[in-house]
Amino acid sequence: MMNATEEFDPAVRSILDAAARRPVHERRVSVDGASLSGALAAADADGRVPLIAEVKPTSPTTAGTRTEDPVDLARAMVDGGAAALSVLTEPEHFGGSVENLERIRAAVDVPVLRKDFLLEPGHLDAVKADAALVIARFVDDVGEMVTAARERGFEPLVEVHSGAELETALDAGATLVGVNNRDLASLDVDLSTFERVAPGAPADVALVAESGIATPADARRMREAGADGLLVGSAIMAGEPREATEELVYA
Ligand SMILES: O=C(O)c1ccccc1NCC(=O)[C@H](O)[C@H](O)COP(=O)(O)O
Repeated sequence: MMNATEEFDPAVRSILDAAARRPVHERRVSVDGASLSGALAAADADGRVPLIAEVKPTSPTTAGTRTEDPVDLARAMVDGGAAALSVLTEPEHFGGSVENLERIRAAVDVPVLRKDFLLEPGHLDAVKADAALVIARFVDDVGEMVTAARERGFEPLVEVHSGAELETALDAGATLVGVNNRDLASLDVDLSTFERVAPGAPADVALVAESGIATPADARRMREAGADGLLVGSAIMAGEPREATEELVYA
């Protein structure tokens, strides 16, 4: 799906260049991953907004870096009612690491999504997680990545930004799809992206609204548009993670 001629924001170009330099691991990981989609459905069933809270120490669109122990941040998010966690493992632009993910996954009892820019199957083998992000825009063969993730025991969350990418994700057999409100070419955020793309998904596909969700009103808006789950980073990392998570979980 990657279009070599597409113009990207310089930060995204730099992220992709760094991702292409990552080692491809020789040894395949194997994990008995917990179900991310199951955790979202369980939270919904017990009256919580199904929230994937993201441990994102910094990002190209964030001023400053959170320097606390990421395990403390993660525990606060779970205490605030998060159904699952997303943990950045990208080191150069997001302050993440595979060690952060390993430590967080060992410390919490909710599924953990590995959030990174994984371009080929061998990139999946850096660390065990419950779920792995596959960004349709950035990989050459979405179907290959979906299969490779499942072979290792990860539930793939396939991220799209347009109706065409949603079609690609569905053709690849994705059953958990994230619609990113952030355009990764320009970094512009627009919540109407989810509202535009979501109606193209069949009812048996779980949809996650990603990025730009900052207030309880935003959370309700995405849920009304059909989101089975919300993925929130900046709004939680900007303040007290427990309180910020609670505010969205009980929106
Ligand atoms: O978050 C960024 O600044 C960013 C910059 C360049 C590429 C990707 C980026 N974010 C990836 C994400 O999808 C978000 O971390 C995630 O959806 C949470 O978004 P938000 O709640 O807006 O932090």
